[in-house]
Amino acid sequence: KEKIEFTTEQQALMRVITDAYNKHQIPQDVTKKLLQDQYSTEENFLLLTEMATSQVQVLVEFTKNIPGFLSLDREDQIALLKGSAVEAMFLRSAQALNKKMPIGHTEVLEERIHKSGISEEFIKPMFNFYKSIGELHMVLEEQALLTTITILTPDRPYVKDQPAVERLQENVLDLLRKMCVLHHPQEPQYFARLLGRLTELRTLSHYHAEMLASWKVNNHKFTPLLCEIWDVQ
Ligand SMILES: O=C1N(Cc2ccc(-c3nnn[nH]3)cc2)c2ccc(Br)cc2C12CCN(S(=O)(=O)c1cccs1)CC2
Repeated sequence: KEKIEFTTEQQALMRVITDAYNKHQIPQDVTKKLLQDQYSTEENFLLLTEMATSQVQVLVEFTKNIPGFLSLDREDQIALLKGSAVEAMFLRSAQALNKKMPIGHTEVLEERIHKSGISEEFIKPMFNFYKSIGELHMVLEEQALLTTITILTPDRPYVKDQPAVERLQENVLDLLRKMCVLHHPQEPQYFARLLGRLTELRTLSHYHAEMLASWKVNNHKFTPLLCEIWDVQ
């Protein structure tokens, strides 16, 4: 049985990232609205838009707490945020929807997504991802680290100093690998399975880009923040 040792730096990194992940959550009033009475397709879409806007705000605040992020080149900070916004939002949303909720809440939320005008071709991979995240039973630290790894992806478009991002991401990958051995000692492949989800996230973000184009055509309105981060004109 491998003895897992964390360096002092790794313990500090784990604490900062987990605290930040816990601190920045979607306000209850926004999620509560999703649970209220029946809405039309348009109203559901608007609610999901409101949620997504909240998710982006939470993402920006969380990212600012990632050790080393604010020391990166400012334009690279923007490139990392824009490049990871959709993936981080889907990861965060899947993790949130997999949380234990009062009886019937999860079904109501799932129904809302089904009845929001999102086309079936996108709904299917989205729900597959959501269920595959649920099956992993990630502990909170793993969720926070995986979200951080998504944000610190060096090969996003327009990132100039990729080695600087790689160095930050490598520290978090090392930490996640150890956390996986610690929390899932019976599953030596668990760490690899987590990283496999990141590949699925990239596919989802390609679907999302296509959906944006079709939503634009159907004249769906987005908030200024979403237009900014999703490059919607
Ligand atoms: O809204 C979603 N939800 C519901 C949701 C999201 C967050 C929380 C939550 N609670 N606490 N913290 N977060 C709860 C439920 C959800 C759940 C799982 C996956 Br996979 C994905 C999603 C989306 C993400 C955004 N898209 S979107 O396509 O970008 C789009 C934008 C505008 C209109 S449609 C829709 C699906």
